[in-house]
Amino acid sequence: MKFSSTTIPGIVVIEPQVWRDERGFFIETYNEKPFTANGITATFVQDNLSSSHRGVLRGMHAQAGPNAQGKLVRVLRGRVLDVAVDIRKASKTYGQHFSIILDAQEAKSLWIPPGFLHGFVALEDDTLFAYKVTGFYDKAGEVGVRWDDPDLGIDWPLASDELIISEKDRQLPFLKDIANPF
Ligand SMILES: Cc1cn([C@H]2C[C@H](O)[C@@H](COP(=O)(O)OP(=O)(O)O[C@H]3O[C@@H](C)C(=O)[C@@H](O)[C@H]3O)O2)c(=O)[nH]c1=O
Repeated sequence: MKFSSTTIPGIVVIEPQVWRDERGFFIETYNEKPFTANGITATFVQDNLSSSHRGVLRGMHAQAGPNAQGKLVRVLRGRVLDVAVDIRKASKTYGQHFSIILDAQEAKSLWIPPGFLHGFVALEDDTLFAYKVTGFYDKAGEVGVRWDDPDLGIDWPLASDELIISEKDRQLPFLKDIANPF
């Protein structure tokens, strides 16, 4: 496993070692030892999976409070642009975001600690997005910000008329209007 830091302290890209043979391939998707050795001392309590058509945009979401979530995200099928926005009030990179293409071929994963908004847009049909989280689902701790908030300045790769967004996500507020718990 190769761990690479990014422009935003705390966000880490993880590339697996891929073992290929005549049957296909094998990778470790999570191993506590190298994660801990690379400063990610997370305890995961829930695994999630979503399936999305091309153009589905989910975000921008965080979970705060007693069940605050760090997320280890990956794509099992298809391709996404994945985005994490730093909303840690004391952070030097507050308001900045990191984005990366995640796909099933490269099999990279992204570690997003608590204190970040997270979202992605599916770039292919039947995209399977899998993630481990460090806190149980807790509706009361949900924090959300609009995907097109100009203060986030995210350059989404699809035109807005191609996007499929839940009614809940369409109603989200701007970052400047939320009571930021981080
Ligand atoms: C996130 C979640 C949702 N649900 C339920 C609630 C709801 O009825 C249904 C769909 O939920 P949502 O619309 O919130 O799903 P979705 O928009 O896919 O939410 C996810 O978006 C990405 C970007 C993230 O980062 C995740 O943490 C999560 O917030 O699933 C759970 O039962 N457990 C969970 O952990």
